[in-house]
Amino acid sequence: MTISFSQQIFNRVEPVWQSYLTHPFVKGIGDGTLDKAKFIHYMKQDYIYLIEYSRLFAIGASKANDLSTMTLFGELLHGTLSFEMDLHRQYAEKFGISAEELEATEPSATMTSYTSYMLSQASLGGVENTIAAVLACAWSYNYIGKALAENPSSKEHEFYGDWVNTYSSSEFTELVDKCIQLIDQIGKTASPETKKKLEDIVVNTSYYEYMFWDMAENITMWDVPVTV
Ligand SMILES: Cc1ncc(CN)c(N)n1
Repeated sequence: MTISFSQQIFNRVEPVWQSYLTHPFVKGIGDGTLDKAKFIHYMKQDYIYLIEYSRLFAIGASKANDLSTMTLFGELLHGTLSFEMDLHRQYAEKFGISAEELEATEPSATMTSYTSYMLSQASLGGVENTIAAVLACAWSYNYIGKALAENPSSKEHEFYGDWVNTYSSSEFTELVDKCIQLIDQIGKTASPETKKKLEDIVVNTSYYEYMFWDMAENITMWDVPVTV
């Protein structure tokens, strides 16, 4: 029996994604015990991450070979800049942090490295590279959101509930499903070499996702003894 390209990719990254569910930062969102200082660091780094992530969709739209793919990247761009980043702006407001302050966040090493990798992969190849670079980000957040949402108290938590509800929502799931459909469509005609290259992009971005959780948990910026 042949499996879809997305299933083949999922089988490869599943152990990495499972490790997110036992990561202290993700567990802390799920059970509501996460230290707010760690969440603030995450939220600020993630806000500037999402700005770079949005550029990725613009690259995807420019490289699209058909209107439906261009429309998908347009939807992802709009959804990120409005729906997803609104979540961060709302959280920031609770801490008295303005949207301008969020945007002026100094980038950490992990955020810089991760977004640089995604953008370089997207720039180097065609539309297939862009969707491969997007996949772990979109799909693994939905995977985490749905897993946490299985516990009703996570969804109802007065502070972290909004995070869980956003990433497990039907709107977010629909966008992720469209990304999965696009990678499956690409997988139908791609050569084994191309598929291996795309799979490697998803594996590497999955590793970066883990590093991002770690950066948030440990409130790290740059691993050097002095700052200038
Ligand atoms: C680091 C990261 N990866 C993915 C997502 C989900 N768009 C996010 N907000 N941040």
